[in-house]
Amino acid sequence: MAELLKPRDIERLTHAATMVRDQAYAPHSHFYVGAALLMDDDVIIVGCNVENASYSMCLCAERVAVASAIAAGYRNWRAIAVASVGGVTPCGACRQFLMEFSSDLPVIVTDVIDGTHRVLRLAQLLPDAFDGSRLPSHP
Ligand SMILES: O=c1ccn([C@H]2C[C@H](O)[C@@H](CO)O2)c(=O)[nH]1
Ligand SMILES: [Zn+2]
Repeated sequence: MAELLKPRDIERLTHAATMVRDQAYAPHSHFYVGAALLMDDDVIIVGCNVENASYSMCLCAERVAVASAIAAGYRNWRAIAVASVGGVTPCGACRQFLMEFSSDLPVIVTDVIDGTHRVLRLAQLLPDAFDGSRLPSHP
């Protein structure tokens, strides 16, 4: 993931994450999150959190975006943006889910209140990660 993210990429991605946040289904927590993935071909795929009365079934925005990207035929993306009040970083489960596809993805977290963002790295958020290379069947 040596490729540099251009300011324009960051702007497009944070905008998409902020827009899709409006679609979040979060009647239980009232914590609305949007996520957006930037593909190698510059297409953006989005996701929002989807909650359930059975709380443990709640889906985070990041994992919805990844599942949507996979369903659209993508395997590689250049960055993810996550938009929320306070600019939270992805939860542990989402860090692991993202690690399946890219070990050092740029993670842009944006605070929808003041519009500021931070650019982090997945390897920084999930150091010493477990991945498929540890499995005996790995090529
Ligand atoms: O990075 C995060 C953190 C939380 N949530 C969602 C899960 C749940 O619906 C709500 C409260 O945890 O926010 C996300 O989608 N992404
Ligand atoms: Zn999560």
